[in-house]
Amino acid sequence: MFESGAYVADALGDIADEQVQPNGVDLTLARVERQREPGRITTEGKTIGERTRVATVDRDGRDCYALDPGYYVAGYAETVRVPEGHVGYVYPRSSLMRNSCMLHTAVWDAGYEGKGKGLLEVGHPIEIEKGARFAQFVLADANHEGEYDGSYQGEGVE
Ligand SMILES: O=c1ccn([C@H]2C[C@H](O)[C@@H](COP(=O)(O)OP(=O)(O)OP(=O)(O)O)O2)c(=O)[nH]1
Repeated sequence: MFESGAYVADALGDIADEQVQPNGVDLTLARVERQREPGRITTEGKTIGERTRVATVDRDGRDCYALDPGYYVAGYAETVRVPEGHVGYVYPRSSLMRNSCMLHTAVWDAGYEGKGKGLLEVGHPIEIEKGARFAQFVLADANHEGEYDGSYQGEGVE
């Protein structure tokens, strides 16, 4: 069963009313990066290739990312917490998808806490304001053994 948006907002904390949706919480765009060197995944570990931050441009006084088609690593502004007994998923905001763009995501493990990342695929040029809602986080009940304790635990959290 998926939890309600109000439950997800409580789990995350510090969420504005406009971000709370019936079934989840909208996440906002903090930063956009482009990968500039290869990464590596082996049987023993992984390295993530270096990335360069994409600069924002001013559009009528708004700080926007003006993105050409391609793949970008997007950082969420919110600190996500996945409570015990749950698993998290992120979906694109449908307006992103309706603008020929997509957000590709992985599994958010029970016990994870941090400012995570998503792969933003831009199929047609788009402008997204820094801080705009572009994704939705949902929580589902889940059995699990242990909790997340990997290399991304606590990422981006001061
Ligand atoms: O789209 C996603 C999905 C997950 N995460 C976060 C939450 C998740 O708990 C953590 C680690 O994900 P995963 O276990 O898939 O990473 P890994 O590549 O297996 O790394 P590790 O070996 O450190 O677990 O990254 C994201 O930032 N973005």
